[in-house]
Amino acid sequence: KGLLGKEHERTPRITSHFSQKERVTMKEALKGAIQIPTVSFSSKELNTTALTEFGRYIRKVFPTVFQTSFIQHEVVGEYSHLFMVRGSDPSLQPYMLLAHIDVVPAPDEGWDVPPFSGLERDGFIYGRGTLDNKNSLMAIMQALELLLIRNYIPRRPFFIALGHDEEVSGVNGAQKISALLQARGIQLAFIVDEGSFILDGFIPNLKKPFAMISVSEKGAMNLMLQVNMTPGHSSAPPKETSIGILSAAVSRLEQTPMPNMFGDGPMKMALQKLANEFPFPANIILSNLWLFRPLVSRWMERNDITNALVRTTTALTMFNAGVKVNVIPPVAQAIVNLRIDPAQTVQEVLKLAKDIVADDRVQFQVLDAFDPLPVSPSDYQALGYQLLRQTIHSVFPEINIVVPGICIGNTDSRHYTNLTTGIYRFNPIYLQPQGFRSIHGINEKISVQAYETQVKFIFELIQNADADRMPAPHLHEL
Ligand SMILES: CCCCCCCC/C=C\CCCCCCCC(=O)N[C@@H](CCCCN)C(=O)O
Ligand SMILES: [Zn+2]
Ligand SMILES: [Zn+2]
Repeated sequence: KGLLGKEHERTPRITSHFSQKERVTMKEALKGAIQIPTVSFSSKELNTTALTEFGRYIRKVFPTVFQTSFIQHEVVGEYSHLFMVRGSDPSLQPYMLLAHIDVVPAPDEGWDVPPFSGLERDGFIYGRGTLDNKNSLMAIMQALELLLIRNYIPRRPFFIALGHDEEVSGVNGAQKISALLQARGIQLAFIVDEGSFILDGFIPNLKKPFAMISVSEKGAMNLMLQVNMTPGHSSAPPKETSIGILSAAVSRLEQTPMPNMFGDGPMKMALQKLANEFPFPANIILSNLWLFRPLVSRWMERNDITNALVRTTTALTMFNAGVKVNVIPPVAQAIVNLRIDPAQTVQEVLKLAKDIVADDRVQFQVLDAFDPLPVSPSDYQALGYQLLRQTIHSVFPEINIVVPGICIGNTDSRHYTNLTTGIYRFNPIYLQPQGFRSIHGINEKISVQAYETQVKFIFELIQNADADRMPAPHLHEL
């Protein structure tokens, strides 16, 4: 039965116009969220005090969401939050909006303002989490709060899942929410999570920004390499020490890139869709990938970000060895963080890594790993993709190119493949390379205007999901 017996009844569309007072309230609410240091240091070290405080905070700033009779709220895994918005037409398949509460650590060094101050400077709100990912969390909740205040009753049911440990795996947040929904027999039409943006200035010669919706994400593997040697006095060292052997091994890994996999996946489709935006001769080259594929795959290797889109990347992230200045070290350990291209698997990459190192004295241990995520559909029947595309065109009328792509990082959405085949990673925000570097880096910030637009985007998306028909194709794309 629908809400209050009002099955299929609908509320009229509400324009996304926010009063001056509402605009101030929404930016202050974001600042307050940034000020709560919900840092995940490791899977065993979360700031649980801050996570508890965050739970209290969202109750305070989004009272209508918590008081609405057709919204059910529950806490999962102690600090994650799941909201079920029942919707007036239960025959429609629900969807889910995701965001995460936790952030990576942010020492003060290098920041123009303290990273947990949420200070506003020159129209920007600064702080850890302003792009990753309290902006999404607060925008989703804020848009729903504003819709409810305007008496909007969503027609299509939906869930909001706010994970508390995305930055360290999502096993206690997203994974538990996913298991809970599966146990309840829920299947979702689609999921929207973080992971890509409106990209501006990432590709040389491409002046126009374009929206990239990530339809897959790379796999990952943390690989520990270890060398054991007999310890001894440093005054009569052996020819090779554990440190020397391990250094040579990890250096070989760093110096030998994994194969370039640019081929038939989402990135090929993305470049073909972008072809006409490039000046001559790049437009011709990109329109004829059957001929110029080798050339384009080499061109993609030329900067770190586009390189990450065409191959498994190898990052040496930790190195430990030595116990004293005059002791030959008994053991040396390094950790290599690999991000696995959608065209490869964990097993293939592990074999490649062993072949590159080619030294039996080096032991390998896979600490954790998972394969790349399946590619979600982006055709005209793909509801989630088309709703995002439609909403991008209406909220950002200047953007006429929307392309499917891959996410080079990992997101909580990977825990939900049991509930849907339509997983879309997109943040409705302009991102330049400098902004990209601030994610997990210094001076992470969002403009007040960009945040308001993100709220507007969700406000529109929820209403678009309630429409009768599939979104019509955009003129540019016909
Ligand atoms: C031709 C197109 C050019 C495209 C340029 C792509 C630019 C990439 C833009 C944005 C990517 C941002 C990725 C943000 C999501 C990352 C989320 C994150 O940090 N996840 C962590 C999870 C850690 C989980 C513990 N194992 C991570 O990936 O490390
Ligand atoms: Zn994130
Ligand atoms: Zn992150």
